[in-house]
Amino acid sequence: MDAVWMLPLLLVLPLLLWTSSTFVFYFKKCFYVAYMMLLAIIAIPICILKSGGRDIENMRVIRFLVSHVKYFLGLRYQVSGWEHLQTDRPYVIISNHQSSLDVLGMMEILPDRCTMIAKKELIWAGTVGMICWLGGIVFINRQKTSDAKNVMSDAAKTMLADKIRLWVFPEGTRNQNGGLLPFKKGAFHLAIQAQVPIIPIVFSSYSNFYLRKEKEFKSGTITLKILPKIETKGLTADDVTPLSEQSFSVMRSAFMEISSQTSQSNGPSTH
Ligand SMILES: CCCCCC/C=C\CCCCCCCCCC(=O)SCCNC(=O)CCNC(=O)[C@H](O)C(C)(C)COP(=O)(O)OP(=O)(O)OC[C@H]1O[C@@H](n2cnc3c(N)ncnc32)[C@H](O)[C@@H]1OP(=O)(O)O
Ligand SMILES: CCCCCCCC/C=C\CCCCCCCC(=O)OC[C@@H](O)COP(=O)(O)O
Repeated sequence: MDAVWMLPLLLVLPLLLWTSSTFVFYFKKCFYVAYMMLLAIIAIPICILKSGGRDIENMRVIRFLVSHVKYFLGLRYQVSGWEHLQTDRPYVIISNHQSSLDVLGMMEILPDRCTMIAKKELIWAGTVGMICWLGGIVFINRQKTSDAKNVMSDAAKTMLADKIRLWVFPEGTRNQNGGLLPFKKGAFHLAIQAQVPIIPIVFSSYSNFYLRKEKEFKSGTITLKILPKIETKGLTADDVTPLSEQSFSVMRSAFMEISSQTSQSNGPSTH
């Protein structure tokens, strides 16, 4: 008798859970972390067999394996400004940083021989940490500024010789409060020390599909705008502040422009 009553409940419960936006939020987040960990397990032996260890060429394997994850999460990317990446030279990419989901957008447009600057804690993120190390990610200790500066100066010295491009988040941390946090200086010292251009890239706001506080994670389209390069040839350490201000200003305008467009094309946000 009891079992008969349980049957409709068992059928309705998954439906209720599926329609609950909080459930979808946690489900998608857990899926994302677990699936990236799994992809990393697949990527680790491929990278070791192909390159024998830590090598920036491993980023091709990572980019390929990550490129379909967006479909599972209902995310799409609209990219403009591809032409600004079409150069053989090394450069420093700077972009805004809203969430760990940024990795999906990065892998959508990642140029060849491009790796990232990341906080050193990431190396302890299980198989994901291991794949970051294999992909040549440069780890910095944000608590020890002098160490971080030394690591970035070393990177500036090898960028040209090894034809390496570096992706830096100049805000220095994740930020989802609308707009951009004030920029840290490391990315600009790096570009000036290496005498390579800066290419700013802006991700539109995630606030119309991903809200951490409200526990919402809907489908959405993200606009990625690749901006024209900013040259640093002939600049010195004295030019870091104006260079950082110029970059901040072009990125903030682009962020405002594409974030309002994206939220319009996705329909009115509920928040
Ligand atoms: C296949 C399956 C795969 C599965 C999953 C894996 C998928 C993909 C793998 C890839 C994933 C990678 C994702 C990577 C994302 C990681 C994101 C992050 O970790 S963001 C956080 C770390 N990044 C940063 O912090 C970078 C930005 N920060 C800086 O650049 C900072 O400036 C600093 C950390 C270097 C220093 O910090 P701080 O002291 O707080 O900052 P400032 O005020 O900017 O600097 C103090 C003074 O020092 C001067 N300065 C700074 N840098 C330099 C330098 N290089 N050389 C000389 N001087 C420097 C600066 O000018 C300041 O002095 P002042 O007199 O005030 O001007
Ligand atoms: C056994 C260890 C378990 C660890 C679990 C964590 C694993 C994460 C797994 C999958 C997510 C894939 C994306 C990984 C890249 C995330 C990079 C990132 O966004 O780091 C945050 C950092 O930029 C800023 O951090 P703070 O906001 O300053 O703090």
